[in-house]
Amino acid sequence: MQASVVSAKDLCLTYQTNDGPVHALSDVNLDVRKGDFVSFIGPSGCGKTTFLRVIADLEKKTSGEITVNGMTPDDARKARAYGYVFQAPALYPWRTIEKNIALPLEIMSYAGADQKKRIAEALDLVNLSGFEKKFPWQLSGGMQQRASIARALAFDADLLLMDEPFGALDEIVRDHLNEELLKLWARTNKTICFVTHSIPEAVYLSTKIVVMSPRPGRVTDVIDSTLPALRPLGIRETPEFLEIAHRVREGLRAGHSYEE
Ligand SMILES: Nc1ncnc2c1ncn2[C@@H]1O[C@H](COP(=O)(O)OP(=O)(O)OP(=O)(O)O)[C@@H](O)[C@H]1O
Repeated sequence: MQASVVSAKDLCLTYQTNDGPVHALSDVNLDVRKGDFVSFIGPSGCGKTTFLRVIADLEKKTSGEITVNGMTPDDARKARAYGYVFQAPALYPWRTIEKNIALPLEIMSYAGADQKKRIAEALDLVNLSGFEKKFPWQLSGGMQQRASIARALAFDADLLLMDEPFGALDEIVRDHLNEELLKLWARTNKTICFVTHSIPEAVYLSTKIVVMSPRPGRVTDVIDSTLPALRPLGIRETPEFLEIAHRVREGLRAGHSYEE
């Protein structure tokens, strides 16, 4: 049995707002194991981003338990346990691609030569070698998102938190990046927590799919994928794929209330 990377037990988070409490996470129980690719899927407001932010120590739980690599989120953050990829690439326009990737390494005081080596390796992993001197605005949206993935990979954390990284891209680019991400995951053996709104994306990428539902934000189904590790895009036409997609859709439908 692989070690637990993220473990949540009866995890709750309530935001206090002027309109009263918002129950963003309610009794979430989940175990993410080393090497898992876990997707979080559910309608807007079901707490997907909040869950990633609790793992990253950007939000504090209200009650329950959460550990990251066996530590509190606070200790895990200090130990640089994760890389975070945001919805938008969030690159600094006045810095070149290599300088953007260098930023967390500068903050962590890596030596110059080590920075260079890590930047080259990260760019190679996302197939962007040769673009180090370009500015973000000289790259396409897909390439910018790959650069932001390289930035999250550069300090070699075992855990990658990705919040809808491909949501703003067209379908062809997204398909390509999905394939690339799977290859990268297989090569690096990282653990990935990935937020998405897309059923095909969740089923194609994941070893485990977490279906969530809003008001209060909760987990309604956890599906262990039966698909093989090697997944050409054509796998999306197979009966096994469609069966898992059907279960996700049913889970989403069950959690959705049309009265609200
Ligand atoms: N800082 C905050 N203060 C108050 N309420 C918040 C805050 N952040 C999120 N919420 C509320 O908590 C709930 C969960 O939000 P969250 O962003 O985690 O959902 P999500 O599933 O990621 O949604 P989306 O798919 O739209 O990104 C929502 O009702 C949201 O309005």
